[in-house]
Amino acid sequence: MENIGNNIQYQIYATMQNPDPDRFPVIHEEWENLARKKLQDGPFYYIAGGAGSEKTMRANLKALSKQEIIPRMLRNVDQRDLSVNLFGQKYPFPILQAPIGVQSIIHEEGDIGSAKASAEMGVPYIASSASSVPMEKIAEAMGDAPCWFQLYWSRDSEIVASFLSRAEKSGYSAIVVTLDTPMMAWREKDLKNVYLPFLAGEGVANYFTDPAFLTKLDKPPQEDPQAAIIHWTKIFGNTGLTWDDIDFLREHTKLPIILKGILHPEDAKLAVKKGVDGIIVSNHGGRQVDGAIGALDALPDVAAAVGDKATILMDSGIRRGSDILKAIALGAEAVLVGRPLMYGLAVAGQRGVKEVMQNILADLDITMGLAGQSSVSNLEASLLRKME
Ligand SMILES: Cc1cc2nc3c(=O)[nH]c(=O)nc-3n(C[C@H](O)[C@H](O)[C@H](O)COP(=O)(O)O)c2cc1C
Ligand SMILES: O=C(O)C(=O)c1ccccc1
Repeated sequence: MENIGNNIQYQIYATMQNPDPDRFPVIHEEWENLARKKLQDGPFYYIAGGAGSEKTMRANLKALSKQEIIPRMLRNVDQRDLSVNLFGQKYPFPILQAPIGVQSIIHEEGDIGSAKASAEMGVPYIASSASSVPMEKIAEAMGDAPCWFQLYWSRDSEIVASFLSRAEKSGYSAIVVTLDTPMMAWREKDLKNVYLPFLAGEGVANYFTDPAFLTKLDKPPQEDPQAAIIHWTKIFGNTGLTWDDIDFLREHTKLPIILKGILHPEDAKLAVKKGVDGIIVSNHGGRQVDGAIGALDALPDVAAAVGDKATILMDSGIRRGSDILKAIALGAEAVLVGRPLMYGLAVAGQRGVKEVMQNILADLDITMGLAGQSSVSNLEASLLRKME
């Protein structure tokens, strides 16, 4: 296999005599700046913002930058293997597209555009419960490419059961259950902008096409959208859940169950005790608890608590190849990428998402090689030193 890093790098430098003046950016911060120019305040800050003072968002970046790589030399890195095995399935790269709701506010191609970009790369796409088109449409657009479904656990358990059954029927191969968002956080920028996409009917497609949801309405959403949205606000989250409720999921799906939003090692132990298949160490990109631990800082203790009893994934703050290397060295099998791909979507739809994905993977490949590493499955914590 050709190494993706050298390929992409070569493709870029090959245009040296005649560079395209409209070419895409390479630098993460430039994608974000372009997205800022394209989007109104409301949508842009909905994506870019976090909870409260955004301390957690900064903690994510700080946790990553505190870890330093100590490269190894003379280890034959001609062939780099970036592939991973997750839940019995082999994937070419150690990244997944994080579940992101309301993508219609970002670009007209929305979820279908970003899903197809994932499909082109062989990167699993995690469709959000709050997608802008029904999950069946996303699965159809993905064809045979890998897709997982992210569940927001509704207060109405009939909707939960219905979502699980729809996901299974339409070909999703795993269920990601997000635990850190039983309600929307205190998000200062959204409150300042008075911007909440759902109230404008964005991100509710799965609900408005769900038989269990529709039976609770007096009139169909097309006839009385306002009433449907009000009902949605009542059933969306579930602050009453406890660990015992995990059994309900197991009874309603045969797919692997992955809990998203674990930070405390005691919760990781409870997850293992409940027999879940995987966990995602995540603080939701700093969008839920202000002043929470950086996700990478939470990873080593969670990994120690889980051992080999469940698959560990991680997200929150991944921007570049070296970030992925660090997360995997500290115990994750693979990482989810969120906002960088959404800035790609904002700027150029499907093509933008694919471009950002390719660049992050090229950077990872080259960083691996230069650090003396030829396989992501062999990355170890001894490759890192944590700054005081
Ligand atoms: C605009 C936006 C919408 C999101 N929607 C969801 C969602 O519907 N479900 C979910 O589990 N996580 C959601 N997340 C969180 C991401 O899945 C992921 O945890 C986070 O973006 C990772 O951090 P990063 O953006 O720093 O990569 C959302 C994040 C953003 C930025
Ligand atoms: O905005 C988010 O972070 C998020 O997780 C979400 C929650 C509900 C619907 C859409 C997105």
